[in-house]
Amino acid sequence: MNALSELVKKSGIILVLNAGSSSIKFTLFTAEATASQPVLNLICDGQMAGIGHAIHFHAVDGKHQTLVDQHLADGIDHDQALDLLLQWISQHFSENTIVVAGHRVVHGGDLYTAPVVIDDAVITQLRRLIPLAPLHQPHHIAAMVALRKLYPNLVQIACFDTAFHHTNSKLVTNYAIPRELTSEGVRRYGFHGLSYEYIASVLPTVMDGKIANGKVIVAHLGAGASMCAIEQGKSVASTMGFTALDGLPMSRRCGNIDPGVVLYLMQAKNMTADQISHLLYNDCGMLGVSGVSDDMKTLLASADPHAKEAIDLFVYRIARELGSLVAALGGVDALIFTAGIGEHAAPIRQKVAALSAWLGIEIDAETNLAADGNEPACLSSMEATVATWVIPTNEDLMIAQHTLRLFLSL
Ligand SMILES: Nc1ncnc2c1ncn2[C@@H]1O[C@H](COP(=O)(O)OP(=O)(O)O)[C@@H](O)[C@H]1O
Ligand SMILES: CC(=O)OP(=O)(O)O
Ligand SMILES: [Mg+2]
Repeated sequence: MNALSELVKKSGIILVLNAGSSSIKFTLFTAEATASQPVLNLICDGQMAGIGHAIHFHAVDGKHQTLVDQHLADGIDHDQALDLLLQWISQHFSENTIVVAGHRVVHGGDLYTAPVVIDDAVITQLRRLIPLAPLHQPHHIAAMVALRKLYPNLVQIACFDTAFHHTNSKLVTNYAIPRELTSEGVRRYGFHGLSYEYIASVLPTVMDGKIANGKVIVAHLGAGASMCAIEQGKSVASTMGFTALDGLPMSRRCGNIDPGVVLYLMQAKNMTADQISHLLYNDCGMLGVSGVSDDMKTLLASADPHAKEAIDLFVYRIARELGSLVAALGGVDALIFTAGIGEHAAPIRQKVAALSAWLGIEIDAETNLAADGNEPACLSSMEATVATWVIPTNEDLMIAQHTLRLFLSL
């Protein structure tokens, strides 16, 4: 019996984990064998949010019916949260067995340009990258280690945010620094690659093939935010660099900043590396500028002028980066909005379009307001020369597909 039929027979679960600084997002899929290729069925989608404070454990099934909606006791840490989650999965899905786990891993460095099976050597390499992704990498590794403790024989697979950008040319990834630093890996990598890869994979199914294969710019606007220039389905350039601090200002991250600011913080303010890291990753972005919130929905509803200033800065930087990515592509056929803000915040899409009218971008105000981000929608007006769309992303499905493909090839 081959691996797929065994997986189907056992009603095997593919567990997808996206462990972040304050949440563990998870999805469960089963696989169905068809004549052409295996089909993945989502059976559960949930998260443990608010880790470190009061955890909210929420999950729905494939038909969006609530399976659990529970506030857990204070003080539960990441490992305990994962233990509770796995216990819940084994109780709730007692007919199924977890046969493989796929992890989102933010930084793959120079080593990983495709998904890999996680072993001791991989974990050692991923640990080396912790300073380059302090908000994400420690939690990914903690989840891998905890899962191994519970299921020593479970195959675990790492899928990287950086991998999709390995098609970027040297011209794009190089910084103007001494060659020795470049050769030790100090270069632009780019992130949110699983999201961009998913969007690239669905483009031909939602829009005209010529546009889908043309020059496309995707704005992934979530708590972390970046933009990517894609041509013929491949990443050409993106706004993030060596780390996920670069590019757009984010919910709590500063985005692009003059390195002279970091020197100033060290030399004039006597701040340590840890203090600066904390400042740039946690106290900047929308939260730092607004002093109100890191959450775009809250900022849009706020009457505080500093909230408006933060939103204006976010939109202005998106429009500036859009111009830069158009230059990288030598033109633009389509602009796609995705992730939490891109999918749901119509006013942000409208403001970005208004600043980008010079490119031939124009969206229909009513269509934009009506688009709820739950399915792809074309927003451009009749006069627009660039197609503007909102397309919901699905990083977890991408991880499940990679995980299943690699698992079946073992
Ligand atoms: N209806 C909405 N209007 C405005 N912003 C929204 C809306 N829904 C979600 N968001 C924003 O999306 C952001 C979270 O995006 P998401 O992609 O879920 O983040 P993460 O990177 O944690 O996955 C938050 O700033 C949130 O306020
Ligand atoms: C890479 C990154 O910024 O990820 P997230 O949006 O999940 O914070
Ligand atoms: Mg995200």
